[in-house]
Amino acid sequence: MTTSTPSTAGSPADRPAGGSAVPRTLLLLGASGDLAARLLLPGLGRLVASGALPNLRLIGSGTHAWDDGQWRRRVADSFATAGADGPRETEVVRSARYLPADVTAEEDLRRLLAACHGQTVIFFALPPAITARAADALARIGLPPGTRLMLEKPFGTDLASARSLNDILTRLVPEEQVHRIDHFLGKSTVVNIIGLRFANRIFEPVLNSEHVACVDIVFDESLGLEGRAGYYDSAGALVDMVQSHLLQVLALMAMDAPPTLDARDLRGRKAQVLRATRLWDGDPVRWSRRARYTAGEVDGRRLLGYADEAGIDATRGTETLAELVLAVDTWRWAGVPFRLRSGKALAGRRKEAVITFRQPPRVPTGLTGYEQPDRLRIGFGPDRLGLDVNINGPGNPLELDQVHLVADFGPGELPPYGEVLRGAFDGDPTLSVRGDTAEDCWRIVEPVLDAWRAGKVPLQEYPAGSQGLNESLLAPAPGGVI
Ligand SMILES: NC(=O)C1=CN([C@@H]2O[C@H](COP(=O)(O)OP(=O)(O)OC[C@H]3O[C@@H](n4cnc5c(N)ncnc54)[C@H](OP(=O)(O)O)[C@@H]3O)[C@@H](O)[C@H]2O)C=CC1
Ligand SMILES: O=C1O[C@H](COP(=O)(O)O)[C@@H](O)[C@H](O)[C@H]1O
Repeated sequence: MTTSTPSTAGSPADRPAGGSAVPRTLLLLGASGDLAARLLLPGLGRLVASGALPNLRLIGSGTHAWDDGQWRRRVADSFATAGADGPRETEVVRSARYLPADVTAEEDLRRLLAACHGQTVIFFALPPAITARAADALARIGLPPGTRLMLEKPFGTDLASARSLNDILTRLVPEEQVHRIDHFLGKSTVVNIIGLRFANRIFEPVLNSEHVACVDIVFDESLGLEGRAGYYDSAGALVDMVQSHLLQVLALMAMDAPPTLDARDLRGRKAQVLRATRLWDGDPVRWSRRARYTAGEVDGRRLLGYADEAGIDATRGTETLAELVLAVDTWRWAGVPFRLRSGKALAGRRKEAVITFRQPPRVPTGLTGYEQPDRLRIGFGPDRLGLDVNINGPGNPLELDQVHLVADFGPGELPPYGEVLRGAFDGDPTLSVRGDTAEDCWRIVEPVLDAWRAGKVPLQEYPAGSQGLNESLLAPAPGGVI
């Protein structure tokens, strides 16, 4: 996202008198993981291709006993998936190094830090419990001044651990050097929602409890576990997707207009709305659901049942689909349910936020056929605006029909990880999650996690490749509002 903060990465001010750019290092912890290969390195490749990171040294680290050659091939392959194979990217691949390390061990961390030069950014692409232990070890040995930290979601493993991680980080570097990453904030969705809501007078006046019946934020994926047992089995869909990404989308959908798009204003607005968010009726048993997939076929691929995947401890009862209903206790949204749902191994790839409007106060007698409420849809892939609206039908004008108006949003300049990496190298935290907000997101979901752990909400099942659970928690909606 381009913010009002000017970019300095690769700018003339960044170059010493001789003309060559200052050295910078990206130290990638968790280099052998799924995130690194599938999303992070392709995003980095595109950022490098844009010319924003001259003189970059990429150091990968993980417990795998790879050598530099294996790492370079991994980087080149990932860059290639994003079409990043020009001379700048080739130079980064050529100079890339791989250092095997246990990032929870002080000695290993010292060795990694000694290999970094210039402006250093450390990316923790690790399971959250390992990130906490690595941060703790770093706090004991200290960091070179100016080091910036990028920490993946989930931030901690619960509210208490998020607080303690924030405390450790405070001892490590100033808050403005901490980038809590939620790559959904690097999607063009952020600017799309802000532009749609605040750059015209059409929608914003009706986005409140007087006109809106409910809001759905849904992110259904066809992907299954994809070999990520080590991380996913201790996270599950609620922590992996809802506690982080979908709450960020909720904040953007429900916040008041920020005066500017700079970090202080935007993050302040989001923080305000999340502070006012809580579970509907405070009742996790009624307003949450969980399920996991059994064997099936998705997009022609045969998937094992989640519980039978390698590395999964079926007795943990980890869910691959989570759904819950939240209330946003503000003047604007009081009484409007926000339903959040995300699931894996599903047939339908529904990825959208949908605002469902109340019925008109009265449809004039003589007009017939009002069946569906009006809806505003914001798609997150494809990035698309949709408006389902009741108007006179094409035949008999007294018979109503719902038309579906669609407009495509522009694609972002960079993929999400390119955007969030740019933010960290620029020292611009606009797209990162503030420390207090990270804690609030845990506070919101914790009653649900507690109820699930106590076995108060049954773990249901759905076949991979199906639509998931039938119906929705909002059918009928709380208070019968739809
Ligand atoms: N995958 C995705 O689509 C996304 C993931 N994320 C986040 O990224 C993080 C990592 O997820 P993901 O990549 O999927 O998980 P993986 O399980 O695929 O990878 C975890 C990585 O952590 C490394 N690791 C674990 N323990 C240590 C240790 N003690 N010392 C050094 N390295 C260690 C592993 O190295 P080794 O294998 O060598 O042991 C591996 O490279 C999670 O927080 C997740 O939420 C965020 C957005 C998207
Ligand atoms: O953070 C995560 O996000 C991905 C989905 O993000 P996308 O940008 O690839 O659509 C999800 O698959 C993964 O489980 C989760 O950790």
